[in-house]
This record gives sequence, structure tokens and C-alpha cells, in this order.
Amino acid sequence: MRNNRIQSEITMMSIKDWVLSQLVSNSLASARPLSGSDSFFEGEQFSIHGSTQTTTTSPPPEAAAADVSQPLIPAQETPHPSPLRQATFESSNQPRVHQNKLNPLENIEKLQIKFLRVLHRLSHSTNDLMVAKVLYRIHLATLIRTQEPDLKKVNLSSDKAKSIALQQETSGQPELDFSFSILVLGKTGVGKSSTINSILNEAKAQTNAFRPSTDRVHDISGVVNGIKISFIDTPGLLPPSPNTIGRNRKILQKIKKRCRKYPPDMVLYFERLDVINTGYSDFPLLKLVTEVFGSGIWFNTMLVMTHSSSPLPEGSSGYPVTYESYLTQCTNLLQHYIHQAVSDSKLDTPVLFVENHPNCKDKILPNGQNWKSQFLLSCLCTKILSDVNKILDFHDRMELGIPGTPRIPSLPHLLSSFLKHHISTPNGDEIKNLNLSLSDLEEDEQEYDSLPPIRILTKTQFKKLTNSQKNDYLDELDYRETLYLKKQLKEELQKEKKDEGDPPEPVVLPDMAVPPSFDPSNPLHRYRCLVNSDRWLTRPVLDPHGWDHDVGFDGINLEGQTQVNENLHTSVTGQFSKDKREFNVQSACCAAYVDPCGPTYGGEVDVQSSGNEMVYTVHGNMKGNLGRNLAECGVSVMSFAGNYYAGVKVEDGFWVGKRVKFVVNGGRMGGGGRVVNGGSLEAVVRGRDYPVRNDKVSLMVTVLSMGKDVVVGGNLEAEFRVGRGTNLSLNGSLNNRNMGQLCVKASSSERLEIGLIAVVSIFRVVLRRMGFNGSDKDMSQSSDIR
Ligand SMILES: Nc1nc2c(ncn2[C@@H]2O[C@H](COP(=O)(O)OP(=O)(O)OP(=O)(O)O)[C@@H](O)[C@H]2O)c(=O)[nH]1
Ligand SMILES: [Mg+2]
Repeated sequence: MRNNRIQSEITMMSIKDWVLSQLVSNSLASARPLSGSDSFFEGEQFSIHGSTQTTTTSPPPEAAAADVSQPLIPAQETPHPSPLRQATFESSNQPRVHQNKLNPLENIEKLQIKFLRVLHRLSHSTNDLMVAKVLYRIHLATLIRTQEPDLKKVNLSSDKAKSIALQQETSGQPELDFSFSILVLGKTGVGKSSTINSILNEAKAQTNAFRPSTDRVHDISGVVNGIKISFIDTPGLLPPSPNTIGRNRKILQKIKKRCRKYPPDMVLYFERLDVINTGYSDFPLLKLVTEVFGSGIWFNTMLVMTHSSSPLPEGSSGYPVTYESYLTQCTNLLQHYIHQAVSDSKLDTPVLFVENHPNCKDKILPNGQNWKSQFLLSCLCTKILSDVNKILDFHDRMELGIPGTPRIPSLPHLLSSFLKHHISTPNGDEIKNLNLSLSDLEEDEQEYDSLPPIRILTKTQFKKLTNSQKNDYLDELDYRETLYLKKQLKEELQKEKKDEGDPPEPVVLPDMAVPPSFDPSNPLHRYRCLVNSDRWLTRPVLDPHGWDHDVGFDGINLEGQTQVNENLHTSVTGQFSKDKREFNVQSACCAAYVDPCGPTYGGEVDVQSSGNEMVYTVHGNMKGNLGRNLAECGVSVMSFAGNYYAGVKVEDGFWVGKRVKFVVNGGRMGGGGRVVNGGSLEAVVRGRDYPVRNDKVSLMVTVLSMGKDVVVGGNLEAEFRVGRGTNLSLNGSLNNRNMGQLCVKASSSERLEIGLIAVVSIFRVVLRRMGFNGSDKDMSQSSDIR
């Protein structure tokens, strides 16, 4: 499907967010809509915003962990596989961030300082990958919510926070006020209570090697490195069987009741690493937990594997397996069953490995990892991220998948994609776009034909040449290559003209990806797809992450086109996919009528699914030549969730000479009581040898205004050959909010120096990232060495 189409994730953003999202693709707020959208505790109907929060009576002292009944919306899966979950509970003995009237930036700065102080206490460096991710997300989240004048402050705040945290830790003032609460869940005897004792460094919870020991849901808290940790210890679930299901459900209902009153910050689901691999039979338990709490629980859960330094079992081949591969194997197995329980294969549950045996010295696992330190770090990061979300009031975004939340499309997005959207017309368009005519290429062809023959040197002959001779020789080859490519292009264009109307030759499509279940012993047995003169092309679509692997393919792709008559051309493209939960469709039907002595008219109907809603869009375009100008105008009407959004645009493109092209356009889009206006001016200068050599410089200025917000942005793109075999491409953008991006790409098959420059600049960027002083003016830098 075309890029410029409004994809199903119709972004629900304001103009400021839209501007940011142009720069930051991996944002906290861009988490995917939740598929496990059931509420953790169904039936809870509280407002999620601080202003309307309900405070319950003070908790009993032992339940200091939580005091606010908070709706438990499922947190998002983070874009990275890491334990950086956005927990959805609110802890009581934390200062209530919503009620704090401080500006969100000050709040976030305080939280960042707290985070850095706790890290310091746990002796974790800020260079740790998980920590860096949390800091990065704090930074991104802050940028997204920052008011313009505060932007500079945000960039400075990271270093400032580090020095304040260090100073506070040295002086011990003010006292650190940080705590979190954890719910433990799992079968009896897996080591829930033992883990609580290990973390709190004290035998506070009862354990038993022979009988179920915890018989009620109760709170156990303690202080570790000045952090108050409250656990909700729970009776273990019994091995699943028809006889135990009732009792297990009762235990879970009790836990649910307790959590309703005092919601924990995160959940830990326990398993034993030493027995998990011997045929996993606890899937019914995972299903039951999901049934009682809703699938949302898994978005807040970390898996804990106890007995992590027990002797490893033999691998299936009879040979011992390595520790790391055993961990991976068990993690994957459990993750697989959780996916099945939630019916979402994208969920990535973080895993913690634990060893509670008293002989486990210094809490070190066989792989050298200090499990307790890792455990505390993961909980810390989870808690901090959830607090950041609360301060920045991101709940509305996190709730996208929850039915009932009204979704409003982003008008700036709609307008900018509408301005870029063109209805394609058959034949000739490409040549017109290139502004090339066969006669232009004629000259070059003659020049090529009149060249004297050249003798191609062997490697040894070439080595014997002097440096300047070598250069001359390579320059000559390069010159001839360019002329040859132009000649080829001309031949292709001529062929295209001649073949117009002839049926296309059959082509074999590249091999398709096949489902993992399709594993023929004979490699010659493959799915093949042949395109012949048929007008319709249908191909199955494989979703490698799809969970329905017994079928494998869960979608179908359809393309078709018809030349109704000389002037009328229609085409249909679409992709449909379906699994047990959802049906997705993205399709476009286009028709273009070329009036032989006038303009070209185009119409398009797009149908797309977006979550449970459908998006219908109708486009109408008209374009025609006015002298040297190619003018176009268009209208668009979109219907989404009962609202209509309509837009109009005009565009004009014209050439100055053969190499300079200007395109100017403007449009307006309105709907849902909002209106956005925008336009752009683009100038493109092409190199002499375009398109066989890709040299070009383009400069574009865009303006978008919605209400009082006006964003003016500039974008410069340049691509040119610096010499033989060396290409440089520059891409920079900057807007009136002082946000921008610079991307430099150099590719060379010859020059080692360029490789060195790239290595040095990558090294500098890495160093700077490690120090975490990312500047929004230089958010990406890349180099590509061939
Ligand atoms: N070797 C080893 N033994 C462990 C580990 N974790 C727990 N145990 C032992 O396993 C037994 C059961 O542990 P508990 O902590 O009582 O298990 P539980 O999950 O709380 O059990 P219930 O309270 O019945 O739900 C105890 O004898 C622990 O010493 C571990 O990581 N390694
Ligand atoms: Mg116990």
C-alpha cells in the first residue's frame, strides 16, 4: 500500500505533537493500541485524570503500599523488549503527582532526581542500557509535553539532575521518599515468599519446603537501601486440574479484591526454572489468571524464574545445554503460553531470574549476574516510567485501545498526507515527471556512438600506470558509463512507447515467505506464484508474528487493473487480514480518465480499518497542462467514527529550463470543529546527468496553521557525487520551534578517509548518547560505508 495513505494508526494528536512526531518516531506516546484492552479489574469506573481522582480512607499501616483506588488500565507494550513497563497502579506513599500543582516539568525533574538517587544507592550506572532507556523516555516524554519557552531547559535538565542527585545523596538531604508495591502470583512452592525474604534480607514471610505455606493474602514491607518496598504475598495456586479450578479461582478472587482496594505498582508471576522445561502443563493457570484479572494484567507483569542456579537438565540431544541457551529456551516457552493466554503474540514480558538458596553467595547467578540488583533495577524502572506517564498525563494516549475512548484524527497529519497524495494516471506520467524527452537523450546517444573504441586494461596493466594515468583512465570509463546508461534509458523509453497496449509478458514473482509449519523435506516443493496476462494478482500474506501457525497465512493481497478504453484506466489494490480477534482491511479503488484534449480526472475510494472503526476516504483530482505548468486541484472527504473531515487543495508544478522544477501547493482541511491550513513550496535542481546519476538538490518550505499555532519548517535535501564511486547525501530540517534533524550519509567504494570520518562521527554520537546530552537539533546522524 502506498506510504502517503493515512495508515490505520490515525494519530490522535495536536499540532505540537504532530510536529514532534515528525522528529521522534520512537515516542512514549506512540505505543500501539492495546489488544488486551480488558480492564485489569473490570467494573472499576474511576476517572483517570488527577483532577477527578477518588481518594479512599487511609490504608492500614501494613498496607502502606497503596491508598488510591485507581482504574487499572492495561499498560502498553514498550517499543523495546525491556522491562520498562508503564505500570498502571498508583502507589500510596508516593506523593500524589496529580495533585501536585507544580508545573509538570518541575515534577518530572524531581522524579528524575529521585531516580538518579536510587540508582546511586543501588550502585547502578546511568550507562546501563535499561537506565539509559528510562532516561531517554523521560526526555522524550518531557519534550512532547513541553511548552515552547521551556525547551531549552529540558535539554539542560539531564546534567543538572545528575549533579543535584549526587549532591543530595552526599548530604543525605532531603530524605529520599520513594517506594513501590509488588503483587506476587504463582503456583504453590515456586518461591514467592522466599523471594520476598531474599529481597527484604529478612525472613519476614513464612516458607515451607513440604507444604503450601502462605494461606492468606497479606502485606509484607521492608526497606532496602532506603527504598520502601511493599509486597502482597499470596497463597500459591494449586496445579491445574478439574478438582483445583474452583479453589484457584477463589484464591484469585481474593487477591483481586485486595488489589481493588490497594492497587500494586507491578505484578510478578513466578515459575521454577529447574522444572519448567519438563513439559509445561500450567497453561490452564495462565488462562485462569487472564480470565479473572483480564488480559491487562500481563501488560504490568514481569516473570520471575526461581531456582535459577539449580543444575541444568540435559538438552533434547542428550548433551548438556549452556546456561544462557537454557534461560532463553525457558523464557520463550513461557512467553509463548502467555501469548496464547492473552491472544497477543506481540506482548514481550520481561523476565527476572532469581536464586533464593542460602548457598547462593552474594546473589550471583551462574552467568555472573547479580540477580537482586537486577530485580530492584527492573522494579525501579517500571515504577519511574509509570510515574512519568502520570505526571505527563499520558493516560489518554495509553488508552487508545480501550473501547469508549473517542479517537480524533490529527488534522495536520491528514492535511499533509492529502497534499502529498496524487492519483496515478497510466503511462507517460513518469516521463512527464522526469521532464525528459527522447530528443534530449538523442544527443547523448550520438555522443556515445561517436566515441573512439577503448581498450579495457587488465589488472596488471592498470597497476603499471602512473597515478595521473590511472585517474584519466577511470574518468574516461566513468564518462562512458554515464553515456551508456543514458543510451539504455532511451532504449527503455522507446520500448515502453512501442509496447503500449501490448499485454505484459508473464513474470515470476519472487519466492513468498512460507509459514513455519510448511517444512517440506524436498526443497523443490515451494509455493510459487506466476503472474501472467491476467488482470488480477492475488497473493497470500504471511504474518510471521501471527499466532495461527497451523494456517500460517492469515491475509490476502489483491491487485488488479483494467484499461477500460484508451482513456479510462481503473485499478484496485487491497490487503485483507483476519485472525480470531480482528479483521483488517486496507484497500484503494482508483479510476483515471485522460481527456485527450484536456485535463486528466481521477477519483479514488479508500477503505481502511483502524481498530474497531472503519475509515472511508473519497478523493477527487483534476490535473492538466497550462502552458509549461502542470496544475492540479483536489478534494477529499473522510469519514471516521461518525465524523466527517473535508479538504481541498491546489497545486502547481512548473519547470524552469530542463533542470529546475518548482512545486507549490496549498490546502485546507476541516472537521470536528477544527480547521487546519497549510501549504508548501518546493524547488528541485537536478544534476546534468539525472536520472542516470542521482544528483539533485531540493529545498522545501512548509507552513501549517491550526488556530493560533503556526509551524513553519524548512527541509533541505541534497544528493550528489563527490567523485568517482563516492556519494554524499544530506538531509536537514528545521522549524520555527527550533526543532530539527540533520542526517548525513556518505557512501564510498574507494575512499578510506570517508570511512574514517564516519567512524569518528559515530563514535562521537555514541559517546554523547552515553553522556545523555542528546540535542534535539541533531537527533540522527548516520553513515553508510560500502
Ligand atoms: N534451591 C532453591 N530453593 C528455593 C528457591 N526458592 C524457594 N525455594 C524453596 O522452595 C520452598 C518453597 O518456597 P516458598 O517460598 O514457601 O514458596 P511459595 O511460592 O511461597 O509457596 P506458597 O506459599 O505455598 O505459595 C522453600 O523450601 C524454599 O526454600 C530457589 O530459588 N532455589
Ligand atoms: Mg508463600
